[in-house]
Amino acid sequence: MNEAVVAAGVSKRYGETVAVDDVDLSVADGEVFGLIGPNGAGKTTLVRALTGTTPVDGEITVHGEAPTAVDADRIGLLPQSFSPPARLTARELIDYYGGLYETARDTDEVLSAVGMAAAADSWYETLSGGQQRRVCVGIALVNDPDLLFLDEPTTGIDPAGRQSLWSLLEELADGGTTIVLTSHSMTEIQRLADRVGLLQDGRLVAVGTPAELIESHGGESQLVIDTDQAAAAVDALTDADFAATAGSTEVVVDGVSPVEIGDAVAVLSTVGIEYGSLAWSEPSLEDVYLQLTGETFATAGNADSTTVATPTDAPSPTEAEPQEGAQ
Ligand SMILES: Nc1ncnc2c1ncn2[C@@H]1O[C@H](COP(=O)(O)OP(=O)(O)OP(=O)(O)O)[C@@H](O)[C@H]1O
Repeated sequence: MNEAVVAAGVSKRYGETVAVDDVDLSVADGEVFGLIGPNGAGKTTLVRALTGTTPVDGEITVHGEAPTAVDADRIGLLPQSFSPPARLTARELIDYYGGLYETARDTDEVLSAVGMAAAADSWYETLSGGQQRRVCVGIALVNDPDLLFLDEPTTGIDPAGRQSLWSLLEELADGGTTIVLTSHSMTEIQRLADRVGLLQDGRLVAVGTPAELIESHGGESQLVIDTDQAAAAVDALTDADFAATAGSTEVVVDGVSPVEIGDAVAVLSTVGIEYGSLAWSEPSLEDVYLQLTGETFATAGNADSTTVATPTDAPSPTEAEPQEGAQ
């Protein structure tokens, strides 16, 4: 497969700050590549480097050429911050930016694709932040680029709007558009990206498919069982060869597959230990991110967890089944 983007030894300094540090990266034609990393990790700077909007050290080719030499018609770029003229309507803006290219998509089609058909005739400045972002996404798409760079495309867009934008990006990807996007939403990246690169302090510290990264760095699935008898529960589960550790009011059982959940709770029932809710979670990209960046947050590890059963007086624990798809 041809490479749409190749970066070799790319670095960018701002004075003493090393924003991007010796990054090697390639993105194949038709691939969706997600860039993740903490604030200040260098994502925007790398996107700017790849699009030729900031000079850098190292080598970058886009479709085999220097980024600055690539025909504008072939690249779409949604910068992280973009403020089009405020007293133009959404329709006028799409029309205007479309007119800057040799060929452009139909304005109404773009407005509808980004969910702005109904508010097409409102001034940009009167739109909500999320609606403004949708218009900006529309502007990035207007030249029907075969390589699309999106720097935090869904920031400020509501959940329904995000879902429809994800569907739109999936359609574009299915149609062969190469997409490089940055995001702080691991759900977004996990859903859209074929491969993910994690930047930290300017360095690309991990690259792989979401599944590969989760396999290597995501840790194990966990079953968390609420119980006031945590110590006794750990003893019983350990005797039954489960890897259990006690918290103050819960037991965490590592490495439990969905089909083993019933076995684990049956152990507790057998020895008469009462338990409350069960939550089973499988590792996600969020766990990879937290593991590799060393960051934490209050709900670490629970991002994709699913409560699977209620108190002891509810249906038999062995009937508890994990549910897929919780986000
Ligand atoms: N124009 C600039 N002048 C000076 N320093 C800059 C400039 N642009 C970025 N930096 C610095 O480079 C580093 C990387 O910034 P960058 O915006 O690329 O990070 P990011 O990963 O996109 O962050 P965020 O997630 O907050 O958008 C930061 O330390 C930032 O302060």
